[in-house]
Amino acid sequence: MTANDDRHVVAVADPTELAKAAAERLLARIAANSGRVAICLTGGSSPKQLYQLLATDAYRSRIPWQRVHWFIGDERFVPADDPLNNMGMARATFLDRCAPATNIHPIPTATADPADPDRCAALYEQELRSFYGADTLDPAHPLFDLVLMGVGPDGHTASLFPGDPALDATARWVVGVPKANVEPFVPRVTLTLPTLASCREMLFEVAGGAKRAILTRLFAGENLPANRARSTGETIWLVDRDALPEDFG
Ligand SMILES: O=C(O)[C@H](O)[C@@H](O)[C@H](O)[C@H](O)COP(=O)(O)O
Repeated sequence: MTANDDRHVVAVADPTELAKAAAERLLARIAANSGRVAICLTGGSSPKQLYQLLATDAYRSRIPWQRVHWFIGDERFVPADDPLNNMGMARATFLDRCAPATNIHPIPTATADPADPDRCAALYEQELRSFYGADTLDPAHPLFDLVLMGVGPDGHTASLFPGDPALDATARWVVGVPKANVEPFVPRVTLTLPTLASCREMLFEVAGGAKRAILTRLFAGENLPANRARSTGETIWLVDRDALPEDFG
């Protein structure tokens, strides 16, 4: 890492250790806030093991479920029970068994019009604003305690894709993504960079040899969406041995 790089990379052995490290960080963020906690989850395969861990007795018993609220960083216009539904995956893996239903805040893509993703985005933006209690994000009072993130092979994160205008949205908290250069593509909704940044900690989870090439580009400083996602607090990259670039150090 260069000296002016404010992200912190934590290397772990494998996906099992990565999930444990992420779970401990999540618990620490909850413990650091004695009031209402807000956590923004992510989709993709990377967080699945963490979500499974949170549902086990050992972790479940350590979470004060009544005061933790769960949001999602991006969503696809697919039915709630589709495996590609990000909040659907989190619900099936742990939330529906552990969290009060009123503490789960899905982006309502399953019931919205895919031809108008911005309309659905505006609904979620309104939900976030009323949860936060203000229309302007104050760096002294982050929206989220923790934001989980993944990275795609093209350097996208959440549903912020290279070259997409959503990357430059500053006034909006949430935007529609009507198309992007990924196959197969379904319309999506994503939180914008300033909204994701409004957190005490942003935690990327990256595992597996297939991620090494994109991590090499990202850690070299290439201008890609995942490099533009930075927390106003801490930005941590949890990376397993197989994903870690060879010359990292
Ligand atoms: O809905 C999604 O798919 C995501 O929010 C997306 O940004 C994901 O985090 C990356 O594509 C990494 O996906 P994997 O974890 O499956 O590699």
